[in-house]
Amino acid sequence: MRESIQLPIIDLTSPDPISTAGAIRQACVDVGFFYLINHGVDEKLFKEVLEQSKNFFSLPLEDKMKLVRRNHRGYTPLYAEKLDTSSTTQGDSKESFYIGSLEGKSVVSNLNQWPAEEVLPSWRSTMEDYHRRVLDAGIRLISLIALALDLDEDFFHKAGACDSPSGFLRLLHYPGELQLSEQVVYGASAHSDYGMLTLLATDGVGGLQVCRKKFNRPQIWEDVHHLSGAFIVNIGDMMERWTNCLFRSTLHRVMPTGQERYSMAFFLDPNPDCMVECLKSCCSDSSPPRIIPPPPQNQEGEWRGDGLYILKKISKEFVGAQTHRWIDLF
Ligand SMILES: O=C(O)CCC(=O)C(=O)O
Ligand SMILES: [Fe+2]
Repeated sequence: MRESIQLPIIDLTSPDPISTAGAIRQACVDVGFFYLINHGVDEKLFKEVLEQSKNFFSLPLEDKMKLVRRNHRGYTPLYAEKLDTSSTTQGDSKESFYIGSLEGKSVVSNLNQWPAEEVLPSWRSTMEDYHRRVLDAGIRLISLIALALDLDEDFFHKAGACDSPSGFLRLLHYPGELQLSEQVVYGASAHSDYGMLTLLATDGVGGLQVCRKKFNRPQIWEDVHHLSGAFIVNIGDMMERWTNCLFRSTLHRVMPTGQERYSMAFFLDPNPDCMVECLKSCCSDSSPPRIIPPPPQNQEGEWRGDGLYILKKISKEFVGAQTHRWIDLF
């Protein structure tokens, strides 16, 4: 039988922020994943989003293709994307719809990549409502993460991260039946998320797995169970770099189970102008910054004079695409 992982449960309304921060630290150092409960996004809204997501993915392909992804918003068809770019397998067996926020303003903006109101009534308002509420939960969580890093509670707020942050909501649909293929097919192939934090909600169908030791061979994959009403939160690459690899951005994937599956991933990133540098509480003489900036010709990265910290001005275009250009030293 496959191993499954017991993730810690973090209560966002805990009356004891210090011990909660300690539990978050432990979770982020050990595995980079935890459950988040009492996050303020109610069950009714969650069910509505799930229902509306099913409605969208049930539309004829030609209607969905009218909203095909532009500027990181909109629809991506089945097999069109492969999260593990090193793998030789075919594209991932999932379709998705991206809903973004607008730079410089805390509002949802999908650059007119919305299904028509007469086709899917109140679709847009449901998604906007969900987007705002998950963003709010994520921002509250960031204060606890600051405490977990031995920083002031408002550290990330003062650093400008929470002032008009970027929030990308990605609706995902994994079909139960797969195209016949000789190759292994993944729902979502192995990857780590690029940004600061991800808040994931699923319909309860399994398939999500994590690999804690990405360099070990064979890789060991452990199932992540659904916890009703909880978000599954994970650390992304940017936060891993910010914390000098203290917090882990863990490899994960979705395996097909033969059952249809829906999920909603919310990728939370700092304001695009926020400077991301190795946190002082995460480096010392004996533990210097482990990530070097992108090559000098890449205008988006820069050395700081003392050569100690890693600087990165996040692209306004798309935070994620940029962070992958960092060079890992580990
Ligand atoms: O659908 C899921 O459970 C995970 C999706 C995911 O990891 C992603 O989109 O980055
Ligand atoms: Fe992911």
